Amino acid sequence: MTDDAAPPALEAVGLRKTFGDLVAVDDITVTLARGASLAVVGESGSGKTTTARMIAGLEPLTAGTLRLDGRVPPGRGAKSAERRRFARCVQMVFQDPYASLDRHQRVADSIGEVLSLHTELRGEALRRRTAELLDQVGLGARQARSLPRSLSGGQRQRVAIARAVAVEPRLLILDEAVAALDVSVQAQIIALLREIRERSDIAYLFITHDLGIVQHLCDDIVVMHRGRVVESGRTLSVLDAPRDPYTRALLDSVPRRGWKPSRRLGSDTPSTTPTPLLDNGVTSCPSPRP
Ligand SMILES: Nc1ncnc2c1ncn2[C@@H]1O[C@H](COP(=O)(O)OP(=O)(O)OP(=O)(O)O)[C@@H](O)[C@H]1O
Repeated sequence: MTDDAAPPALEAVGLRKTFGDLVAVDDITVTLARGASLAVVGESGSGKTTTARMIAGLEPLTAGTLRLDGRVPPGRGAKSAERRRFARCVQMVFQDPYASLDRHQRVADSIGEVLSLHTELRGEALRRRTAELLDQVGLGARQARSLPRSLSGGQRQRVAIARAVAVEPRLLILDEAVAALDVSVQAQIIALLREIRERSDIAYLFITHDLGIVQHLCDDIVVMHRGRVVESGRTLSVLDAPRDPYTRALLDSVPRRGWKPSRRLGSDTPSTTPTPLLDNGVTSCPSPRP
């Protein structure tokens, strides 16, 4: 369910990040409507994670502006209540959930902690909501009592997703969130993410180097190369008929039936940078189709 009058989940304009002389991200402009889903793809070092970290407030911007749910993120000197409010807008799930979960905290306590930080729920209501969230991600009472070390990689990622979804964010950033999982577990997590999207209006920013999985989750796609967007559009159109040579090379490197690794991506891969989808240079993700 989306509200057309509502502000976009994300408006990022001219994002730039430099590390010394290195330009890691250069002039990225992205708009994501509520409930939209955008894949950000590109080879290692193309600037995907840096872009995601800037949007999540984990990395200061060198230049550019950000709005999440219509609001400018709080600055460095902001009060903790203001920072918490912002944290409710955007949540991030990483490749290695083990690193982001407290290994001494049982799963239910880990979800309960997030709920008590960001909501008014306490006592029995908090326990009920915790069980509900775990149930939504396919985990039961046994896993609720477990420590992260006794869960599988897929189960740990489910806990990380439950923690992120617990605060009902406007934007969920998934940074290589299924990259470390077996193919069958990847498929289960992607199915879970689709389910969550269908019953909420959380927008997804799905960061991946794997072009083989984006069509299962994302309506739109941007392709990054050396910190810039080189191509963007509806996922199926871009995958079907890529216009940029770099996107074509990236697609050629995806293993599929009959695939031969005849082309390797290299720094000499040509690119017509940038080729935005819209005339105004904005990569815009509309609301999902009803
Ligand atoms: N904290 C940092 N200090 C210096 N350079 C950095 C820092 N973080 C990222 N970089 C550099 O910025 C560039 C973009 O890195 P980034 O991690 O955003 O790429 P990526 O596309 O996410 O790659 P990967 O898929 O390997 O994570 C790289 O050249 C990287 O070495």
